Amino acid sequence: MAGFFKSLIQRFTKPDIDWDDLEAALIAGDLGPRLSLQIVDDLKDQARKLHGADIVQVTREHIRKILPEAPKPLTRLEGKPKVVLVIGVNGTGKTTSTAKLAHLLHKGGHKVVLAAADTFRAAAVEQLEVWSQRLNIPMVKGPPNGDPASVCFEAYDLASKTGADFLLCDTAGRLHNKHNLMEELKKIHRILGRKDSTSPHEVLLVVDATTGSNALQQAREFNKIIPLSGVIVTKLDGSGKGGILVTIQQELGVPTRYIGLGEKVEEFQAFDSQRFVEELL
Ligand SMILES: Nc1nc2c(ncn2[C@@H]2O[C@H](COP(=O)(O)OP(=O)(O)OP(=O)(O)O)[C@@H](O)[C@H]2O)c(=O)[nH]1
Repeated sequence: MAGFFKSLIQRFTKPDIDWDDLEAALIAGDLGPRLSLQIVDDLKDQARKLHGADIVQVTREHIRKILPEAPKPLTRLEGKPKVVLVIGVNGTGKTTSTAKLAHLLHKGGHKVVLAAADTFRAAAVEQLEVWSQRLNIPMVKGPPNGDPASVCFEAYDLASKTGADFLLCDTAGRLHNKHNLMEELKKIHRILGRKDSTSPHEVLLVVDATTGSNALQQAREFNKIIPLSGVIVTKLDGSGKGGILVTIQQELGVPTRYIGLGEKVEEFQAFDSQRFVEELL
């Protein structure tokens, strides 16, 4: 992802900057039209002759102002499991991210239970099961095409009975414009609320950084159905430029909580905005 911005800076080191070109380049970096225009306006306002380093500095300051300073990793609750619902459109990396998050929490000394509530895709259940066995983390699953809400319901009981710190619920991929699937998601949400009225405590939307502005649209639509408490941005190791997480924060106020940097279970980390800005620029 850093490569994109590096080449951007190299292109704008000459004194006669083409502002439209710069704005287009920032948008291409998934920073969104609003933020890109703000950055360009800010640069134009500055009387001094700009060169590449200034552009980096101004862009960095803008991004810093938007992103929260402190990382917001998941923390446990006292006396009950913290319920985390993992949602998103198809193929963004929900199952992989759920397994990675389970691994990270487990490594941090927490007790985790997994709910394989993607009953639609048998491979997703198998995939999560492999991780659950490998990581030695209990998992609850249902029959193929069974009711995902009842899988979460049962998994909650197991998590509660065994004194787990976290219950992570992987859900099926769904397009935000498919009414029935979104209703199903609301049902999962509602059912979890019956076990503990404050549950789910976290709703994390998984977005694929390589899909650019589609990810913003997904966040917007899912957030209307169920308020999101955070985003997991995957595939930042690929062609994803990372700017999208800044745009989601700016447009919707939803922070990025974790980032995926590869297919391996360790290639996942709590989002740290300071580090992100340094690496991005
Ligand atoms: N390079 C890279 N690949 C990733 C990352 N996260 C997930 N993937 C890959 O993306 C593909 C889809 O991941 P899944 O976890 O199956 O996606 P999903 O959202 O659960 O899929 P559905 O259940 O079909 O919606 C897999 O090949 C993963 O290995 C990442 O951070 N980087």
